[in-house]
Amino acid sequence: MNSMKKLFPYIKPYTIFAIVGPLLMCIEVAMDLLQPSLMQRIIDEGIAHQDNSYVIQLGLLMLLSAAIGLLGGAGSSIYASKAAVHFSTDIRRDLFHKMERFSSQNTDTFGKGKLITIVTNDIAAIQQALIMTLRVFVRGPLLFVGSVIIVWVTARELFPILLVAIPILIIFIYYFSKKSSALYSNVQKAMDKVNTKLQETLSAIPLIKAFGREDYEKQQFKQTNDSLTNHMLTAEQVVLKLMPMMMLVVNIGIIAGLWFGAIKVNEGTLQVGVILAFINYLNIMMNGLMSSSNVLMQIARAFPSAQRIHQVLETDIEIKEIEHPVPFKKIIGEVEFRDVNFSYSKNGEYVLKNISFTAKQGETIGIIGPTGSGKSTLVKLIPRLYDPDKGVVLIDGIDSKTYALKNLRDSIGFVTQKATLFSGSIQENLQYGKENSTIQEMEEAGQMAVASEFIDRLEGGYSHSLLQGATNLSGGQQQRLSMARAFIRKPSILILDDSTSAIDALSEAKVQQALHQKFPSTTVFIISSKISSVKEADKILVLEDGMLEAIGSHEELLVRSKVYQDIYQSQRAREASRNE
Ligand SMILES: Nc1ncnc2c1ncn2[C@@H]1O[C@H](COP(=O)(O)OP(=O)(O)OP(=O)(O)O)[C@@H](O)[C@H]1O
Repeated sequence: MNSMKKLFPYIKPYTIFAIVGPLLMCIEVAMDLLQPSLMQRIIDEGIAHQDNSYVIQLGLLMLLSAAIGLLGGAGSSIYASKAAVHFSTDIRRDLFHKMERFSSQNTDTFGKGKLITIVTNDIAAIQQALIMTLRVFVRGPLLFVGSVIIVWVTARELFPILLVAIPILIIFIYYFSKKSSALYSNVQKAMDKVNTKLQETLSAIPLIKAFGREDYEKQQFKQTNDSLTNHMLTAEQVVLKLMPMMMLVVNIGIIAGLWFGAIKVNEGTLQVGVILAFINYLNIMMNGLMSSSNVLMQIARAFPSAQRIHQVLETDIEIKEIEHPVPFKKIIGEVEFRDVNFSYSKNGEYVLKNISFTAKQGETIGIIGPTGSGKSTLVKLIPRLYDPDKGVVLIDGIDSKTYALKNLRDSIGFVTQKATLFSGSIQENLQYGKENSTIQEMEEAGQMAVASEFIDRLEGGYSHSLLQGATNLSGGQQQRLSMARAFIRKPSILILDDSTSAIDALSEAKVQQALHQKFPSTTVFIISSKISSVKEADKILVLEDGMLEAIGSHEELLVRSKVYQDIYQSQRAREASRNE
């Protein structure tokens, strides 16, 4: 309930729709309730006294009330859906904004599949619950209460039947609503799993084919899908059982009404029309209760959804901006790590241990070390994708946390290990690095990244469209383009995380030369597994098991660092065998 309440502010801008919708519904309900009374009068007064003009008059009144009810119902649907659709659109927008600010750790905690289910299914569930609440939740109780009052006033002799039927109906509804809430929560969890599996499979189709694992994946998907089917069936069946059970109670009520009614008619204390009206009102009442119970169930179903949505909206973003950052300043690019320790799991298992080094403005820092030694993690601390658990990262002599995140990140160009490009034109992808960059700037960056040669050959050049995941480019082309996207920012700090792994040695040398010439004052971090990529760096950090094993120039490390010597020897041996 609490999570549902927390979402209430989202309805505020649409209060008018949320008020007009139910008000119009009241008109429809009033007209619905009028009908059996009119019918009773037609039978007991018009037909019984053979007064044709009275019958026609009331018949026309019935038609008119039906038409007014129709208008009320249609208007109510329009306003209720407007309120609910805008309400969910705003929540979806805020969810997206929040997720966009998530740290990698935040995303890992939820899982991408669950996040997708939240933005799609869960939002749909609360939207549906709101529409139903605004329409049916007014209609149901009003029809119910209206019928009870009218039966009390017009057919009091039959009222005891309601006293027995109503509590039974209410117990059924309470029990089923409660049960369905728990069952739909299981449906959502199963849906998360389907989405996660789907996402994983879609991004790995070439791999699945290459390994011939289609059948295995089919089997895996079947398991996940079957589990969803089972949970859905269980939940739906529980809900569907309610209707016949309620019908049974109402039918028994009708039989009782006919039985007692017939006795009273024989005694001359009741008119036939009253029995008919009673049966009608009993049906209306059941419809009222039934639709209220549907809404209750929809709301019950929306509870877990609201909770999950609320959970995302309330998630504490791991990387926080300090309240009073230093005034916006141009960062020149001096980077210092002082006794930095970092752990992903936060259980004391450090991935980086006591890392200390300084990179002066304009220096090139190579980072090398065995796989999993912490190279990528180290550079991710510079733009504050993660914060150290102990120690401090200083940029231009001050703690990186004291900068406004935008100030800090705008000064950094980051080329990630896995080139990530967006669907859209090459131009749009480059402008992702620098908004409104000119074609000349794009060409310059393209040349630096040795990307222009392939871009110029593409149809449309910089306007050439990339498919999702840039699958219409080769791995090397993707890497060049993501480098150009970082270069176009003319950053003070440039991070190249193994970004030349799919690029030939000659092109890599060209990139490094261009960096020297065009970005002499940029501090460059180059992570690579190849000695040749870091050899020329001013300083090379050698990482081993999260620790800084050694630091120095290529020549110094060949003498001082055991790890560096091993890497060097193994690469030389490989080269020699290749040349044989
Ligand atoms: N998001 C994450 N959550 C938990 N652990 C992680 C995460 N990313 C990396 N790790 C762990 O941190 C350690 C260091 O990983 P990192 O990616 O920094 O190594 P690396 O030296 O860059 O490796 P490689 O050369 O293979 O890219 C590894 O043991 C890895 O399993």
